[in-house]
Amino acid sequence: MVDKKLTGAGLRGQSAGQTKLCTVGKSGSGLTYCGYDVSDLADNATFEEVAYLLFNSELPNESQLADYLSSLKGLRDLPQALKEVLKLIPADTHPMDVMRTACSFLGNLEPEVEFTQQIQASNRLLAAFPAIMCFWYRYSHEGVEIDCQTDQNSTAGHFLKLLTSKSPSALHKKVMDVSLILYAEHEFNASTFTARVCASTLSDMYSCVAGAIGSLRGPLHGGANEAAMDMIQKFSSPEDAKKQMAEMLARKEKIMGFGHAIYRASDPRNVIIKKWSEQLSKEYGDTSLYDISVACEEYMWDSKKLFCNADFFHASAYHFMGIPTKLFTPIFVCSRVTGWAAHVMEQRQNNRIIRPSADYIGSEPRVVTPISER
Ligand SMILES: CC(=O)SCCNC(=O)CCNC(=O)[C@H](O)C(C)(C)COP(=O)(O)OP(=O)(O)OC[C@H]1O[C@@H](n2cnc3c(N)ncnc32)[C@H](O)[C@@H]1OP(=O)(O)O
Ligand SMILES: O=C([O-])CC(=O)C(=O)O
Repeated sequence: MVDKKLTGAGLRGQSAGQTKLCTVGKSGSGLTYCGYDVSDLADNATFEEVAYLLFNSELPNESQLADYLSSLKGLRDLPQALKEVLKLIPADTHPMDVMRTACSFLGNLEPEVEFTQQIQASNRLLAAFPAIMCFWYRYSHEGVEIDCQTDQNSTAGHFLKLLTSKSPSALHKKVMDVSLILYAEHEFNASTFTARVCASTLSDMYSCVAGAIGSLRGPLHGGANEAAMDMIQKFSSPEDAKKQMAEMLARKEKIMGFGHAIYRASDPRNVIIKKWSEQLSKEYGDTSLYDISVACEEYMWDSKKLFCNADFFHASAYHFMGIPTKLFTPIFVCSRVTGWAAHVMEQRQNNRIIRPSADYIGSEPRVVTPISER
């Protein structure tokens, strides 16, 4: 078998362009958005401030934030035609396919005709995704046709209220807000790179985001938070987790929520969401899933020197907030749309079509044998 590390598989370690938006693992483990450390943003900013930062390169002042919040609120409702499409999508559809379809259909109804509309299209998607996800989920699973507007100012509160029709607690709103900040941007990860490749052909914002959703869907990327949840729910205790993980590793299975393409020692988002997961587990009144998650973390580090990435403790945190597992990866979309859109805009500022080369390893030149002689 060809050694993937020697053949440059996955473009690992190669620069594929420049960005002002983000650094990942620059000093081994750090993560910054436009120069701000992600932990600083998680402690001292809101998701909408981060979205504004990614779209405008600077954090908003109070009046800019108030205007931004109010404009996002005005963009939350869904066109009736999109609601009708969502009502047609079966309950057993993968929710990421719902997000991809809805993104594409919104692009049919409200196309980005000129690049001057790029901020408008980005904010529209950002404001509409929580309603897209919840409208489809609640209609197909509960038979309820929800109102896509809520009284919540934040995206976090808006999503949580759409999901249950109840006003979320301050703790749940805070954790969801932090989660959206942690997932917002991550340099040239697979889905963002997909968006940039699409943007480099001078395609429209909706096509770039729809493509990115398709890339995020896979379990090696955003789909890992859902896969991690499915895994930890199968473990009955910390001891059982260690036993089953040893068996999985012996079968050479990938353990979802562990490892990273860029970070080598830790993912800086993990310590933040882990802390919130612990707090939520106490509020939930049963810490066993958190304890199992900690046992997984210890086992993977001790046995393979593999650490939790952003997805692992998101699984238990979302679970403690009562969020259905199948919505875990779509929540990632609601956040990462900010990073995708910011990268599309950056790509357009200094564009050249992205078109690498391949090393040919196929057959030598040959001629077609007539079909009757093959
Ligand atoms: C928000 C996000 O998208 S974060 C990523 C979410 N994805 C996951 O959690 C899926 C599980 N993790 C993985 O599959 C990988 O770690 C990836 C895709 C994230 C990174 O892949 P790579 O860059 O190829 O990993 P890397 O080169 O560090 O792998 C080194 C070795 O560790 C192994 N390894 C890496 N992660 C894992 C894992 N989670 N479980 C078991 N083994 C692993 C690899 O198989 C490889 O072994 P090998 O040398 O025998 O082939
Ligand atoms: O950077 C990556 O390869 C994956 C990741 O953590 C992210 O997109 O958040």
